Amino acid sequence: MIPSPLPGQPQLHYRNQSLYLEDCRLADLAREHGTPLYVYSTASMLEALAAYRRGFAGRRVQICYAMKANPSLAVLQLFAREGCGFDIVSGGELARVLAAGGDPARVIFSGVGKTRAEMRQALEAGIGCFNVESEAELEVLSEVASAMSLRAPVSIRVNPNVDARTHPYISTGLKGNKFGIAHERTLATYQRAAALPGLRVVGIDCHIGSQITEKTPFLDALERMLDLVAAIEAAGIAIHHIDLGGGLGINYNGDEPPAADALWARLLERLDARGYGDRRLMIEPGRSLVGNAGVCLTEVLYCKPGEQKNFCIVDAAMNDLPRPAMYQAYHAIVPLEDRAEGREPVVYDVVGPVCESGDWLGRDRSLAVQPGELLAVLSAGAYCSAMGSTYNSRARPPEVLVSGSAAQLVRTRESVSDLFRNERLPGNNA
Ligand SMILES: Cc1ncc(COP(=O)(O)O)c(C=O)c1O
Ligand SMILES: N[C@@H](CCCC[NH3+])C(=O)O
Repeated sequence: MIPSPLPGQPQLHYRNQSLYLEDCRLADLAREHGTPLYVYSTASMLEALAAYRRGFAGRRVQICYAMKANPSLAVLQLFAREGCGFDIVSGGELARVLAAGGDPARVIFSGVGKTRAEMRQALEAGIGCFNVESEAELEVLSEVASAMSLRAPVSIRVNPNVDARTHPYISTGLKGNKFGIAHERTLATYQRAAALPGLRVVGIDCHIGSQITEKTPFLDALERMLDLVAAIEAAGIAIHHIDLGGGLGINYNGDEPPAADALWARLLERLDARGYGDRRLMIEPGRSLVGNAGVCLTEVLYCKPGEQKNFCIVDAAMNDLPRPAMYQAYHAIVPLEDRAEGREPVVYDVVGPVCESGDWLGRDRSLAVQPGELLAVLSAGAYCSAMGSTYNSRARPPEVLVSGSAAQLVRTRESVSDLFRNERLPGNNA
């Protein structure tokens, strides 16, 4: 028997030895829509949001969902209806927020490489704030806004040089990272921003990394940010909001990140102690809102014994769920039907059909499965479908959103003909 509920995913449990997300039997969804298939739980996302809100009770806080984690229109619509804003990093993301009914005034635009066209698009939409990441970007934004007879609302993203103690590819607040403006250059950059005709300073911002499982890096970043706010305001520039970014981790494999409400209770204590308790706050959580709300369902195609390794070959691959291949990330993998009794488990590498040895979803997993049976890759709500590609000309999987016993197909399966959509054979331009 597999323990239930499963770690990190409160809405996922076995009932009569069959895996359910909320009240939906996942094997039924896999049969109806085929595999690979992503399934997301509404209750799980709402509960994650509620945990933040409990932590912020009575404070002025704008939660801006970092939509890069999961840009499904259905997920965006859910957060928009809950009154959330959005942290975006491209014009494409802005278009998706607007299509999902999000409020542009609650959009903040991060990213080191905003183009002039993206700046214009965001100014036309009337977004809430640009989180500016370099002095050069500041000059360009002022120029673009002035040409539109506007003043762009800006925060400077500070690189506080704090170690988030996470995977090096997803640490963003260290001196060696490309993000933000060095702590030491911040005051001078604010003075320049205040002098530029096309800008209006509204806040200050930082984001130190992702999948952070300790409170200390957040606390260290907060102290540095408050030191800067004091220095900037002493120079006569008002900071209306403090944005502390996202980055709170989730439980993939026994990780024990602080709960959102406990983390924020601690951060608010420090804000109060330093006299900034009534300042408007912004946060940009991504993974912690959606990561444990999703699973990716896949069918076992073949079991292939080997001399050194046994392979369980499934129909999902690195193009569908790239985190293991990219970061050696761990995602739990469990059967949709718990049939282990009477079967001898085998230790497998769970791999996909893509022609790369890096195409694996799990290593050394003990499973009692046979071809034709179904597996669920857990904690697949964040940075999984979002980072998917069509590598090996594989069509993108569909997505289903469940709520109680209701299940809705919110992204249809891409057909193989979709893969030709934007291509022409040269000389055949008619
Ligand atoms: C600027 C910015 N804000 C927010 C996030 C969201 O991070 P997470 O998904 O770890 O909460 C990211 C991604 O790391 C980011 O780059
Ligand atoms: N893609 C990363 C997170 C990146 C965060 C974006 N700045 C992951 O899957 O863990």
